[in-house]
Amino acid sequence: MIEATLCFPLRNDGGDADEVLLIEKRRGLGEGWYNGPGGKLEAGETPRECAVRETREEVGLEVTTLEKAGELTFLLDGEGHTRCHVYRTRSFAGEPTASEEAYPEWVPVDDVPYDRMWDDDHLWLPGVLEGETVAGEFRFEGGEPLDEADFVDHDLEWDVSF
Ligand SMILES: Nc1nc2c([nH]c(=O)n2[C@H]2C[C@H](O)[C@@H](COP(=O)(O)OP(=O)(O)OP(=O)(O)O)O2)c(=O)[nH]1
Repeated sequence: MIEATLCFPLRNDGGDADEVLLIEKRRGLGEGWYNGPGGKLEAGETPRECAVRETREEVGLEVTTLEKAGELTFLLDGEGHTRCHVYRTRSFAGEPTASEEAYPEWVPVDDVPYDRMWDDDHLWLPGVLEGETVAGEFRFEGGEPLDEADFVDHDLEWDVSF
C-alpha cells in the first residue's frame, strides 16, 4: 500500500475566523483539485518527516509541531491502495509560494471549495479543521488511477487517539 501524507497549516485571519492553506495541485494524482500540501513517503522517512518535506517542497513553508489529525485508508476495487496520514499545524515559518507542483491559497475554513476536491473530503476535512481526530476507510471502484475511480462508500470513526 502507498503511504502518503497531507498537512493543513492553519492561521487566524486577524478576527475570529480561521484560514487553512490549501494548494491547487498542478500535476500528478488529483491534478486541478484543491488539497493540502502532501505526497508519498520516501524510503526511510517517517510520515511526519514526509509532511514537513512535502510542505516545504510544494509551497516553501517550514512547518513544525505537527499534530496528527487523521489516518485515512483508500481502497480501490477492494484492495488497500493508499494510507494517508493527516496533520494540522499552527506553527510555521515563511510565506507560501507557488511551485511547479502547486499554487498555494489561504482559504477561510468555512469556505473550503469541497466541490473542487476529492469526493470524500467533505466527510472528514471539516472535522479535521475544527480540531477533531478521525480514522476513515474510503472505498473507490473502477480501476486505476484512483482519482478517476468512483467513490462508493466509507466508514468513519471520530475522536481516535494516535
Ligand atoms: N484530500 C485527499 N487527498 C487524497 C485522497 N486520496 C489520495 O491519495 N490523496 C492524497 C494523498 C497524497 O497527499 C496525494 C497523492 O500523492 P502525490 O501528490 O505524491 O501523488 P503524485 O502522483 O502527484 O506523486 P508524485 O509524482 O508527486 O510523487 O493525494 C483523497 O481522497 N482526499
